[in-house]
Amino acid sequence: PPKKERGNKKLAKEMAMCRTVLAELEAHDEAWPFLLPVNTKQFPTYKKIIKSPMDLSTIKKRINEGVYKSKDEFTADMRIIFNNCETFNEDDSPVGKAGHSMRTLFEARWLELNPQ
Ligand SMILES: Cc1ncccc1N[C@@H](C)c1ccc2c(c1)OCCCO2
Repeated sequence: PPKKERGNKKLAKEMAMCRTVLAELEAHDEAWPFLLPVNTKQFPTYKKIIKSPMDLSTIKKRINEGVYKSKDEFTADMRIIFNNCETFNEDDSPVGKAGHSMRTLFEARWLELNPQ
């Protein structure tokens, strides 16, 4: 099949995998801090400190709107969530701890689905 068709099929498979991992993370007990964009009225300093806000609902939207051109763009956004969390939250805070465990869960699951 032509290159373009092959590429589209590859991307569809990659996005299906991204959807699977995203759904697993969303279902996790410790996903609550990351489900929606941080409310900047609740956290007025957030906008100033965090230059690239990201959350699981935004990632889901981007998958469904065909924004991602590869699984690497998906993983880059996922890692922004966890890096933002470390920037803004103390490691021993409830949100900080949730961020560390969700990052560990994501990276382990990602490796399972993407043997290197
Ligand atoms: C990931 C993240 N980073 C920095 C700040 C907030 C968040 N997440 C939001 C959803 C959140 C977390 C903890 C919260 C909260 C809201 O509601 C106000 C009461 C305290 O508990």
